[in-house]
Amino acid sequence: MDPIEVRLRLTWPGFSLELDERLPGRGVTALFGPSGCGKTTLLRCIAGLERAPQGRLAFQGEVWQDAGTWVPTHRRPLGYVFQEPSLFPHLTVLGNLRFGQRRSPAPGGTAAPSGLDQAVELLGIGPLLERRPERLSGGERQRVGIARALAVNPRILLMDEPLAALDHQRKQEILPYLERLHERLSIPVLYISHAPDEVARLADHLVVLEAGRVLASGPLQETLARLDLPIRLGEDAGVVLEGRVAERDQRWHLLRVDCAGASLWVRDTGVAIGRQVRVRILARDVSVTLTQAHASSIVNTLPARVAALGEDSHPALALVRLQAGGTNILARVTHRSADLLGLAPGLAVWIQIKAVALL
Ligand SMILES: Nc1ncnc2c1ncn2[C@@H]1O[C@H](COP(=O)(O)OP(=O)(O)OP(=O)(O)O)[C@@H](O)[C@H]1O
Repeated sequence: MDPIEVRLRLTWPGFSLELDERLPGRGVTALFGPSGCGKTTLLRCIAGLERAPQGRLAFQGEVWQDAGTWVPTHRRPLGYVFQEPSLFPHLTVLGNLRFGQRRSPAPGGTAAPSGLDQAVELLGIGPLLERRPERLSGGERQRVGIARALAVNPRILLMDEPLAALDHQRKQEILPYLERLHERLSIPVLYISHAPDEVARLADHLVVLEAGRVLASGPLQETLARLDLPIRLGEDAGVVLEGRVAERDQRWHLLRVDCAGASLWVRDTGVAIGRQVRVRILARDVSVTLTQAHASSIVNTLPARVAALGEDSHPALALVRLQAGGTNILARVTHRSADLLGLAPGLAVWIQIKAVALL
């Protein structure tokens, strides 16, 4: 799938955005970074809601903006999901979905009903269609907001912190629907999030922004394993691995997940054997030993090799990138321990992983 070309230059008092990126034409790309770094501005420029005076935007070969071209928002085949869905209170859910379709007919024709049906099915809102927005929970309203964006058959979905306005419980309710979109939608999704756990769960590609510039951009797993980013991620620094559920230990309520080069035991959450899953390992939960510790409460120990060492957010701390088979794992250790163990690239070690989260 052709990538999305984004070259933008925009200056406001106290802020400038300058980037030149090719974003993947499929999967979920997370736009991540601190408040005010320009995530929403970038998404609004892509949507045509903001116009960077200098720029070029091309979506899968179609130019939306360059020196002589400006395609207005309603002609760009996109769906936009805001933090708050702002539904019309006097219309039912179905009325809101149809209104969205009338406002933004699919380019080249009228709105396709199939988009609406598929959106209703994907977001599980069939039973809500006759309800008025005031009788929906926050999570249901946002599911309707996402369905409304999908009902126009967009070729790209832009989501600006769709879970930010929801409490923890509602977020947990809606995340499985977002995962379903991830599995079933063939269109690319640009997804702004502040929450590293959401990014770990949903993203395929990660763009880290800082002060209007791209600090890092690449496949999720590789990018999270870089040693220069964890400083920004703080306590959330860590890696995400893809694997398959290979074994269920009924006695101890554990599941074995086989990732490239590493088998890990995680708490049994009832996931079926054979399922493709993601697991997340935080750097602070990983420790390093020179020999395998047999008398330890830690279930997951792996042989590995030190790949690189880097600085962390505090002068007492170091980050170590380790390779276990083909898999990168990050560990946060003190400089004192690194020195005591003689950690250096190439050294064979054992890693102990205190906690592995099944996402
Ligand atoms: N229309 C505007 N005119 C001038 N400055 C603006 C305008 N819109 C946003 N800004 C400024 O541009 C910067 C980037 O804002 P933006 O909303 O893109 O950041 P963000 O990364 O999405 O932040 P958050 O995570 O808090 O939503 C901020 O400093 C903001 O105050």
